[in-house]
Amino acid sequence: MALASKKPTAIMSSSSSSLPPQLILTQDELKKIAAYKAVEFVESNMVLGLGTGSTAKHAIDRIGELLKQGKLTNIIGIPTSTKTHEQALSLNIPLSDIDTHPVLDLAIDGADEVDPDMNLVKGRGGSLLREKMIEGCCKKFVVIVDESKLVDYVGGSGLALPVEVVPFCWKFTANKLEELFCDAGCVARLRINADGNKNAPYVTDNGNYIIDLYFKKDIGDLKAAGDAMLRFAGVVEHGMFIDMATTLIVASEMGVTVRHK
Ligand SMILES: O=C[C@H](O)[C@H](O)[C@H](O)COP(=O)(O)O
Repeated sequence: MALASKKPTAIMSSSSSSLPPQLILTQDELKKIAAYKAVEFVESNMVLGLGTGSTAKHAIDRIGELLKQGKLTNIIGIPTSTKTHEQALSLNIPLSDIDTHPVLDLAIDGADEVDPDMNLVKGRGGSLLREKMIEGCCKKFVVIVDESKLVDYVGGSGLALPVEVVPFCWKFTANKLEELFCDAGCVARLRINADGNKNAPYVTDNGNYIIDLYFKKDIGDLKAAGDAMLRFAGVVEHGMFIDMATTLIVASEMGVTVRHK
């Protein structure tokens, strides 16, 4: 892929609040602060997309707590993974799906990378397909991160861009992806099961594999890159969430920042 210029940042408004300066917070505490801030956007009677990962988990815990306390009522949650489904069930959050509720009021989810235009990389926890299906149906999509997730460009963390692929001839698909991004020095690796079996591929909730793409350079035009990947029949979905986030909440030692598109 050739490099191309990025569109101008489309941040319309932002606000921030400070934390006491003497506190030294862990990354998980920062995730929790961002998550709790996001739950302030949740109102009774909403249909909510429930994200996946260690940051979203805090938001779901908080929603469960507010439901239990009667401070939120008549919430319907739509989980983006089997793990989130289990967590929400354990908290007695009423659940549904996008067959029944094709339009959601709000979704809250974490991200692996956030670029200056609020484009995201997601899926390092393996849940990108359901997340993209559900978060694409939301009127508002609130992304919650600690500041370590902010990057200058997608791939800028040096960590993986995950791509969900069908298991059939995954090597063929991985080779095609490497060729596609050869100008960016792409290396494609099959994700191996993190649960212990060193030789078994990681299998998604949808029965697919994940190919992790590592880049040495900026891949440029994200939309063109995403469209090119989706033209390979073996690719199910990629982990770039382009122009989907409507609100970004970032927690850092300096405080919490809320930016709206
Ligand atoms: O597949 C995982 C999801 O996309 C997560 O939302 C993403 O990996 C961020 O996870 P965490 O909040 O644990 O950093």
